Amino acid sequence: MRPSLMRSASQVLRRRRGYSSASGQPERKVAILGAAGGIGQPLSLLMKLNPLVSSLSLYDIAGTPGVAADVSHINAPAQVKGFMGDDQLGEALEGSDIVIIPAGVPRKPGMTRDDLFNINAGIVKNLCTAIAKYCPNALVNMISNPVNSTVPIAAEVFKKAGTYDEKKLFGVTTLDVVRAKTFYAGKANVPVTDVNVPVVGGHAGITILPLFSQATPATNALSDEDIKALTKRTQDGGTEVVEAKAGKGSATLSMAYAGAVFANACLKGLNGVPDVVECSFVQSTVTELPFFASKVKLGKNGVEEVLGLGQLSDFEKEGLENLKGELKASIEKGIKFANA
Ligand SMILES: NC(=O)c1ccc[n+]([C@@H]2O[C@H](COP(=O)([O-])OP(=O)(O)OC[C@H]3O[C@@H](n4cnc5c(N)ncnc54)[C@H](O)[C@@H]3O)[C@@H](O)[C@H]2O)c1
Ligand SMILES: O=C(O)C[C@H](O)C(=O)O
Repeated sequence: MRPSLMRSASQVLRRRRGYSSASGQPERKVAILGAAGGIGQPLSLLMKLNPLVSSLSLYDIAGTPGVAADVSHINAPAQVKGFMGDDQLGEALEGSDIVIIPAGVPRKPGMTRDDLFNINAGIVKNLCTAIAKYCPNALVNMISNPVNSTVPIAAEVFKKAGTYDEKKLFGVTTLDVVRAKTFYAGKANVPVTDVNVPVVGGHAGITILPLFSQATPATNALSDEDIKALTKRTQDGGTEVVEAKAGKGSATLSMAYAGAVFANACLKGLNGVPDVVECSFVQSTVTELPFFASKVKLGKNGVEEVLGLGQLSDFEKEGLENLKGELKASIEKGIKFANA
């Protein structure tokens, strides 16, 4: 066979198997729910730029035609489509490999994440009901707060629909890791791009537990007081941004970055790249709590392995015990809401 014919035959075969002819990567559809929001817009931009995405579906209750038209002009491979309103939610979701959810209201100064529960719990419940119907096999990356409750809500919705797979539901806690890395690098005076810090627990106040004793590159330049201050700053990172924005919302740009990092890790796992590890709030047996954030190995079906906590310092052991009450209550609140 002539080389050009051989090439086109293999291209047809790859396309039939769901492979993109141009890149040799599997075709991957990513849907963003809440795509016209403060996080949604920069996240849409970053996912359009991700070469692992072949189809990008942008859904919101308003504003998505403009966001989709804008992002679609970028000369990157992903095909972009905008969807608006309930009527178009099914089409937005159908065939998705990953659904990222930054839909819902953000905090204003003086509010806790739990103060968002009354509005966001209902939004998440409705969106997850649609996910169960239109793309039950998708990985779900939950960004909407309070994550400590919205993830259990999603799990209950999926259980009721008979589609729950604990390997496919993730609370996105990557922003805590991003912050811990940045703050540690600044204090330890090491290159920020070299830094790794696991952050475990949940995603609100003291439930956010950075494990600086496991940070790399290791340093002995930090005192116990430095570690305490770094821990507090990581736990209060969201509030720091909420106060600086003075009523105009919470972290959007750093969150879009963090969401894109986590979605990219999920895509790599789906595509069979080995040893992809990120922290995430998932169904867990690492502690006695049913959901817990820790390092997670990502694979072709989502969670391949939930990794343990490793060696903790006395300060971290104390932090772990202190967070359990609040995290348990937030998880139970979500479960109760979903079953009401
Ligand atoms: N997990 C994290 O680390 C993290 C970080 C930052 C923010 N957040 C949370 O993300 C959420 C969004 O924050 P934001 O700053 O983008 O808010 P935003 O108000 O700017 O945007 C939210 C978007 O959600 C849309 N929306 C509302 N109801 C919807 C529905 N039923 N279906 C689809 N879209 C809907 C709105 O139209 C809006 O465009 C908040 O709950 C915030 O607390 C989480
Ligand atoms: O702090 C918030 O309300 C938003 C988000 O959870 C964050 O950590 O920035």
